[in-house]
Amino acid sequence: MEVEGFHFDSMGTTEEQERYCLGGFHPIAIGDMLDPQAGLAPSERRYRILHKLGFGSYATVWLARDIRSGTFVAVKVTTADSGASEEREAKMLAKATAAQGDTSPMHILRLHDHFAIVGPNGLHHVLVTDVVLPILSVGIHRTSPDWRKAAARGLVLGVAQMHRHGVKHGDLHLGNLGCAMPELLNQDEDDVVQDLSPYELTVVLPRDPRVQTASLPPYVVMPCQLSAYWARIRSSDSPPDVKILDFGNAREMHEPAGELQCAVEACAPELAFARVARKEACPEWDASSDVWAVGTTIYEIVAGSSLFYGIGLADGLLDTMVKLTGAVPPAWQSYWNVRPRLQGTEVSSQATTEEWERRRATLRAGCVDEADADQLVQLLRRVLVLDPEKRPTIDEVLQDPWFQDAK
Ligand SMILES: Nc1ncnc2c1ncn2[C@@H]1O[C@H](COP(=O)(O)OP(=O)(O)OP(=O)(O)O)[C@@H](O)[C@H]1O
Repeated sequence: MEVEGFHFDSMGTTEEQERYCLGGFHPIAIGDMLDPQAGLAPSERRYRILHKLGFGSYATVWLARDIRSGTFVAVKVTTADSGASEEREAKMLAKATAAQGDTSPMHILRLHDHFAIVGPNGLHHVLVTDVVLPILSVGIHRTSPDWRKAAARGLVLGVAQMHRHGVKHGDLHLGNLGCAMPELLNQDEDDVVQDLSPYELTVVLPRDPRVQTASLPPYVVMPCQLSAYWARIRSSDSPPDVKILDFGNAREMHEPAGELQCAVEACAPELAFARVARKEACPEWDASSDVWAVGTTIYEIVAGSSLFYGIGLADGLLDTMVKLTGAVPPAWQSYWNVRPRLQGTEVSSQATTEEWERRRATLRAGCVDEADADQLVQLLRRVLVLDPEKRPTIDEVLQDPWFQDAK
């Protein structure tokens, strides 16, 4: 996946061994036990590591058994140098899912526990959440139009929930969506361990023995094939129960922005412009930037490919945004007039209509019928407007006719 900053998709790879150093990842081996309370003997600790779920730039994520409740959980162990931001992630997740009389099904990853552990590489925050199947491993191209619409609606419901609770996400894209795995609840631990893909371990054996310190794990683990396992245990083809994850960028509504690391394919125009034209590392953004990202992510769920596929932040993104909307915002005009433009960027309503006809043809395969595709294009054109103030709120998006027959 092409992403600005340091995101990447962890399926089929492992983290770099060099990241196990002071300030980096916490060394973990299969069978390790973690607990919020320091000083307990391993056998008394609460969370038992069973397999690897994935890794990102700031964390390794593990499948674990909560010995106390008997459930399976995801345990995200952050790098030691990501302290404040990962503490914020737990705080924002808790705030975004705060019940406050909200009885509707939650479309945000549930945080069960949050604590810190100290290891050879420093202090690490640990977030214990539900296990979900990353939507990227579902194989969207094999799903039905109904499934895609239900997934899109789950995303919108989740964003509406967090906005209602005063949280903006800042990094919504397909890679940060997962599907609940309720079937996992009833599985036996022995069966899970046996049925998940066999462990693929790479022994960590540096050439220089002096480097073989406690900072290093005994081996690095390839993430398990959760999708293949889920395909075996899932009970029906029921619509997906989508959960939004990764609240590492999230802020309270009134909080100023921090250093932003959003995915290029979901980066709102006001952010793209601030970063490309004004070279701002921390541009301001608000709930309407999330709404833009919802639009691009819905496009990707239904079309099966990104709206901005193959386009870089400083390399055609602004041109494509203008092409899709047919107007250069007044604030962009002086920059627009002097910058070299992508070949074929024509600003006219005719060019925009033709562009959306092309996009509609791509979306059609993921829609039930022609009318459904027409309605979706209308929704996307309403959401994907360059002026953030003219974008609908997430509650208005939820009321859009396209969602009215969602399963
Ligand atoms: N609750 C979960 N259940 C299953 N897998 C998960 C869960 N949380 C994370 N993962 C897996 O671990 C990977 C890394 O997690 P995450 O994206 O939260 O880490 P990060 O370091 O914050 O990432 P980034 O580099 O995007 O900032 C995800 O891409 C996903 O494959």
